[in-house]
Parts: sequence; C-alpha cells; structure tokens
Amino acid sequence: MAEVRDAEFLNLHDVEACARDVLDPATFAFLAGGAGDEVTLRRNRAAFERCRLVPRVLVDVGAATTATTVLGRPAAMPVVVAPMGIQRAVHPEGECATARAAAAGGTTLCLSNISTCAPADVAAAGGPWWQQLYSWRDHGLTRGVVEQAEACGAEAIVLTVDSGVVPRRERALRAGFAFPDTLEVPVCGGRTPADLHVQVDVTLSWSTFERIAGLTRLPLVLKGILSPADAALACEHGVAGIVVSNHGGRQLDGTPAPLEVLAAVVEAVAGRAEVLLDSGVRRGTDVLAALALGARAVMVGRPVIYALAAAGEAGVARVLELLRAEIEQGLTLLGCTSPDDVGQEHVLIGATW
Ligand SMILES: Cc1cc2nc3c(=O)[nH]c(=O)nc-3n(C[C@H](O)[C@H](O)[C@H](O)COP(=O)(O)O)c2cc1C
Ligand SMILES: CC(C)CC(=O)C(=O)O
Repeated sequence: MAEVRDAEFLNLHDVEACARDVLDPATFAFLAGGAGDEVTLRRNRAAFERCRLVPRVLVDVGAATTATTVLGRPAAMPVVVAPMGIQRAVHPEGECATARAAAAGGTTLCLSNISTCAPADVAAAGGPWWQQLYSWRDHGLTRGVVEQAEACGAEAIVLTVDSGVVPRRERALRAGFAFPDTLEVPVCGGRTPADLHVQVDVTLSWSTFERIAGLTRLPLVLKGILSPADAALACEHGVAGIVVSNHGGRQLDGTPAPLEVLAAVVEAVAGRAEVLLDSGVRRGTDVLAALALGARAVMVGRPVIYALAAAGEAGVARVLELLRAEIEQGLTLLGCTSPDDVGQEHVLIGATW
C-alpha cells in the first residue's frame, strides 16, 4: 500500500480537491452536494467556525492520548467512520478498502446498508464495525440485514431515522448523476438515489423501532436526531447511542447544525446513552468542540469517501491519521491529557459562558 504524502493532502479540506480531480463531475456532485439551497450544508461548517476553544494552561500534558472508548469498545480516537453507500462507485475496492484503513487506524467503521461490498468481506478487515440500517418497506429485507450483520460480527445496529424520503439534491440532479451501470446496487429498482429511497419505509415510527429492536440483541443507535425531545424518547426506548446529525446537509435543508443543538441533546439524554455527532467535521479542533459540548465521539463522512476516491485504502488511512494527529495536538494545546478531560470549560458558543 503506497503511502500518501503531504504533497497530496495536508488536511481534510485538501482531500476534497483531490477527489474532484479524479472523479467525473456527476459523481463528485453526488458526494459533495446537499439538499435544497445547501443552507444547512454551509451551516454545518459555519457552526464549527463560530465555536471558540478556551485552553487551560500550566497543565502537564506530557502524556496526552487520543485513545477513548465508544460504546464501551476501545478506540484510538473519538472518531467513527460514517456510513456512506455505494463506495465502489468511487474506487474498485470500495467499502473493503475503507474497512482495512479504519481497522489499521483503530477506528470503528459504520457500514452503510447500501454497501457495495459484502459484510463478510468488510468484517475480514478485522476491525470493529457497526451496521447502518434503513427501515425498508419490505420488512423481510430489514430483518435480513440485521441477521447478516449479527452473523458477520457487527457490534451495533445504527438505524437511520432522517431519511424517509430523499429530497431533490439539485447539484447531483443537474450533473445527471446515476449509479454506474457496472455496479450492482443493493435494493435498488433503478439507477438513481431516488429509485433506491422509494424502498425506504416512510411510515417509520416508534412502533417500527420496537419491531426492529426486537430483531437484535446488539446495541441500537439512532442516527439523524436533532431534537432534544426525540433524544429523550430514544433513551426511554433503550437506545445505546444517538448520532446528532443532519445527514451532512443532504436531507432537510434548513435544519440547525448538529453542533448548535448538541448541548441541549446531551442534557436531555442525561447520561442514559452515548451521544455522537456528525455533519461538517473536518478538523481535530471540530472534534474537540463536539467533545466539549458533551459528545462521546464524532462520525466523519465525506473526507473519507473523497480520500477513497483519490487514493484508495492509503488515502483513507492518511485522512484518519491526519485527524488523529490534529486531535492529539489540539488536546495538548487545550490543556487536556485525553478526550475525557475535554469539558464545557473549554468551549464558548456565544460570547460568554
Ligand atoms: C456519498 C454519501 C453517502 C451516504 N450514504 C449514507 C448511507 O448509506 N446511510 C446513512 O445513514 N448515511 C449516509 N450518508 C450520510 C453520512 O453517514 C453522514 O451523516 C454525513 O456524511 C456526515 O456529514 P459530513 O459528510 O459532512 O462528514 C452518506 C453521505 C454521503 C456523503
Ligand atoms: C447511497 C446513497 C443513495 C445514500 C445517500 O446519498 C445518502 O444517504 O446521503
């Protein structure tokens, strides 16, 4: 596996340009785009840019480590690879290459329900992995995904709850994105994301949740929560985790950035479940901001699939190592020796505490 050097990308922003260079414009538009006017897509970054980190000084940080646990499992850093479908549309090794890089980096992979590699092949990478799940109109399909994930060693089921329909993502539509003809896309009756999403169960409710919970003994995580009221309900229904997420700005345009609602969600959860956050995480300092507001970890999406497109497994490994090194440096400068040390005293969202 060739190593990726600084000349290729120095940070997670650079990797987007590398992907743009190697991908056809329609595929790049599909990855990069958001819903509607992309207000939420921009807001995700703006929220991190508004957030201020307040270091404590004269703290001995000689032994700072990024190591932590997520859902009780040791992790090299408080980062999980977000579920992203059809990765073989950008690289022939697809999710398997991503899984190998995540395993080597000590990071959990959340495998999309629309993976173009088989769960057994992803599991062969040897690292911890979670299975993302859509609730399908065809209940047998939903059950089959859960059973296969359990049989292949998934450590959690992550039910996505913000995707009853797929909105018009105009960047991808304008560019004429369709799944490559050569690619077999699971569950899909046609060749576009919209063809796929019509199979998703728009009637998903808490009773659907109970049915799905009854299918598995694995910890359940809900992905796509923004309301503290929903977070509280999720805890009453016994979830192990919540991902505060607006799907990277790809679902309902106009929603707040997850960072803006995180503290209120954490308060509603009151320690009953672990809270993760995704959408717009691009820097180690973004991870620290999320930790300071009460997240256990973050998920990172697009930079991983951009890196896969640009440089395969080595690219993903590089992105994860860049992020880990940035988190380590940030912890040190913030006056923290581990992710557990980061707290409210280290962050300002408004002008004052
Ligand atoms: C190309 C692409 C495919 C995605 N596929 C899925 C998916 O299959 N299931 C899911 O729950 N989320 C999916 N997502 C959303 C991500 O899991 C995650 O919420 C989002 O990308 C986080 O924002 P970020 O890209 O700004 O890091 C996808 C996102 C992208 C960019
Ligand atoms: C595989 C895709 C259709 C999924 C997607 O675009 C998304 O969930 O944002």
